[in-house]
Amino acid sequence: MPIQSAAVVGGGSFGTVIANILADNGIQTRQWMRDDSIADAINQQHINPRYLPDTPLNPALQATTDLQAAVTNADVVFVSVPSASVREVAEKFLPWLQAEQCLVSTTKGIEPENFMLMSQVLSDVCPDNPVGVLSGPNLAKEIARRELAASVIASENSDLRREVQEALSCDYFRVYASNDPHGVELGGALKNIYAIASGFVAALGLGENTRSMIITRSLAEMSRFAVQMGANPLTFLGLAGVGDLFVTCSSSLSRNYRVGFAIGEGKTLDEAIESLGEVAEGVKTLRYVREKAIESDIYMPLVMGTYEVLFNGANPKQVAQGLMRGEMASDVEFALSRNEI
Ligand SMILES: NC(=O)c1ccc[n+]([C@@H]2O[C@H](COP(=O)([O-])OP(=O)(O)OC[C@H]3O[C@@H](n4cnc5c(N)ncnc54)[C@H](O)[C@@H]3O)[C@@H](O)[C@H]2O)c1
Ligand SMILES: O=P(O)(O)OC[C@H](O)CO
Repeated sequence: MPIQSAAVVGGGSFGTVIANILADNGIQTRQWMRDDSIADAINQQHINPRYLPDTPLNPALQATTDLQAAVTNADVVFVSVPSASVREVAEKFLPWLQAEQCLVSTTKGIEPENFMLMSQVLSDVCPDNPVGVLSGPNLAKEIARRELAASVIASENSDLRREVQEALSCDYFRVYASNDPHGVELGGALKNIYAIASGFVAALGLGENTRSMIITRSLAEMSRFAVQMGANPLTFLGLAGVGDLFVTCSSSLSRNYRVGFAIGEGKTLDEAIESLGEVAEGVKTLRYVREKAIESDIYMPLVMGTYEVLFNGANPKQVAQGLMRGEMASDVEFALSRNEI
């Protein structure tokens, strides 16, 4: 059955662009947020003044601060709050959920207890509901300007995949399907770490060869980690892998890249976060992934070096230089394994 009604949980920039696409596609859409004044502005002026002040929104989009009203009877609920709040919000809406309602996470982060991805948190809280993940190279501000973009809906449930593809596809947004939610979700979470590292590199004025090396070796490192976590390495060739890594490591619209850039310019981590004024998920993800890599003995020199810069005040240029003298390595480990070189 095509999706006829949707809820978007979260009033930030990505939640708003997703809600607006759904409303543009004629789907009855309710967006839940905590802030009354933003909900009023969306309903009356059709604008989200805090997160997307320059984007006129579809007048049919209804904003509400009543979570029950938002999720009740919605065919699909998109969850678009920062990772630290996903469990809390899902526990709040659980009492109003029916088993046939689909849940789709757009959140790119990790819950540290048990190292859970957001779709796993949703399944943990709402075990009776089909769950999917939407992830890809999706800078919200570009999508808000209707610049052409694509994303991936990943789920083991083929009905959910097809219905979400139909609900979100439009002239400027194209949605591809994947049956590897774990890989797609890890791609979205892990790339934030490397966007921070790319921000340092840009601020230090290092060259294009350096940038290409960092992005490509980041892909090698994140796919090595993801495969150890049970993901399909081929997923990293797609939009949710190399696609999202490339955009987030290249654009000053990325919050994670901006945090890295500010640190490369000499700001402390606290100063960089304060000047950003929004959540850069990669800062926390870096801590959790480093711990997991140590615990599981996974070789992740870029994660270790980025951690030293962010949390131990190491000099980014010296760290980058030190990485050049790492152990002799294979270019593509899925072709030549690390112990065969
Ligand atoms: N912005 C992007 O370009 C983009 C693109 C793709 C995916 N994402 C991912 O989507 C998620 C949301 O991103 P965003 O850009 O919309 O974030 P944002 O920081 O712009 O907004 C998050 C929203 O969640 C709300 N929120 C925070 N804690 C909450 C809580 N406990 N209860 C209820 N609401 C709460 C905030 O008030 C805000 O309205 C992130 O994980 C991000 O990685 C973002
Ligand atoms: O602004 P960032 O760094 O959270 O990145 C936004 C999106 O994840 C890009 O796909």
